[in-house]
Amino acid sequence: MTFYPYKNGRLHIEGVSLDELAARVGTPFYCYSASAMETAYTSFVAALGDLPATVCYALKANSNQAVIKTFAQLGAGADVVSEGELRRALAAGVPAKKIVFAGVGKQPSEMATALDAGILQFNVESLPELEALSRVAQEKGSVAPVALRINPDVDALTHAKISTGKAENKFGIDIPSLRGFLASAAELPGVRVEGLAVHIGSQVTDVNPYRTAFERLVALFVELRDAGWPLERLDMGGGLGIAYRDGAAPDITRYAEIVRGAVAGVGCKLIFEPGRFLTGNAGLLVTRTVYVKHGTARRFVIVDAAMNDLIRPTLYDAWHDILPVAQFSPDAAREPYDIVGPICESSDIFAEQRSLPTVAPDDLLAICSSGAYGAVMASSYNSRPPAPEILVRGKDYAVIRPRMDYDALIGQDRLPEWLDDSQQSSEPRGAA
Ligand SMILES: Cc1ncc(COP(=O)(O)O)c(C=O)c1O
Ligand SMILES: N[C@@H](CCCC[NH3+])C(=O)O
Repeated sequence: MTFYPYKNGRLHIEGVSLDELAARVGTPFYCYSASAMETAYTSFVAALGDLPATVCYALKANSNQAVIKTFAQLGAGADVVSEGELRRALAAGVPAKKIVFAGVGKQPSEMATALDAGILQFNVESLPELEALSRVAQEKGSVAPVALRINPDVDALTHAKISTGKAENKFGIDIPSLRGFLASAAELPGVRVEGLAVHIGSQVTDVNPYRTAFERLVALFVELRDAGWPLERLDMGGGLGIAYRDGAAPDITRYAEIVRGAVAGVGCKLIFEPGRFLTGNAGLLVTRTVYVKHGTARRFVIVDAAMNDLIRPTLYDAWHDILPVAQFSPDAAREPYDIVGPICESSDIFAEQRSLPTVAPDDLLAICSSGAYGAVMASSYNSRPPAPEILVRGKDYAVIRPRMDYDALIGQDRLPEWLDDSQQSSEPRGAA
């Protein structure tokens, strides 16, 4: 099933033409297919079958309220990494008892907010963090539920910048340190270790590293539980990748088989934290061609979206398919183009030497697979208001984040008194 059909010669998202959306909000804009998200979620849940699992959507992939609520209504919990994400999850109606709080740098104030909310668990990654959590909980007269995130020292075979399970990464507790760690945890009155967690990285397309990581996780779980620790839950993390281009999609069924094999006979509750898998291929960034520039070495398509809107190609040399909104014949003549934004950096580039049917000024292009780590990583660099977001469902659509206007953008700044003309007295400074 495609969520992005060409109809009447123009690209649509579900039943809505991208031209109509462009006319409504201008370009560039993000649009998401609610059906694509729902389908990804239900296929993830279906693959897990009868495993006793809670799927905690990783908000960092796309934390728009409408997106979170779409998953919450399907029964999802949330994986959050900051107080901001925690508040977003609660605001979208995710029950606190389905929220896990991950991340290496939780601050006491964030811990306090999460404790007050009554979340399911804190995924703790270091002894100082555990001590801080214990102090915060003790002050409140409560006990914080904890899962210890281990670092399994497994190569997730993904981009180095999004790999999290190797010993040299900042994440998790090294397995050899875990027993000593638990001895310290036993002395802390404000925490109760109820589970173990792992997360080896993002955009994982070869599922084999999961097997190694899960086997190490489960072996520890069983050993510690046998030693008397009252462990109840295993958090298997997220990271399952998507196809950014043909053929690179991981097999969700094989992933689930690996999980099933690893936890067979263990008898504990499971948590999963998928992000990109649920939203990545549900989104497009739609942009308009401003100019086509013929250089001596390259032909540049200069579009009105930029690295401030979607930074993945700049940051990770990531590939995103680019589709012309005007339907084209498979035999159409093609040319190699560099698709670039207007920002004053040579790294402001979406695709290099991309073979596309002839592109002309004003043409709309859709940058695919932009539903995860797109809008959430946007900035206003070069004083560009970040692109608005639209959620589409069938023939309906709604603007779920409007474009920020320039007054709001500039209005974020404050002038110090000595620069503020409206506050300066007519008396010269220091006058008697
Ligand atoms: C702890 C944790 N859980 C879940 C995720 C979600 O990852 P992904 O979007 O790759 O599924 C991440 C990010 O990689 C993460 O750091
Ligand atoms: N920002 C990364 C994913 C990071 C995942 C964070 N745990 C990306 O765009 O691929």
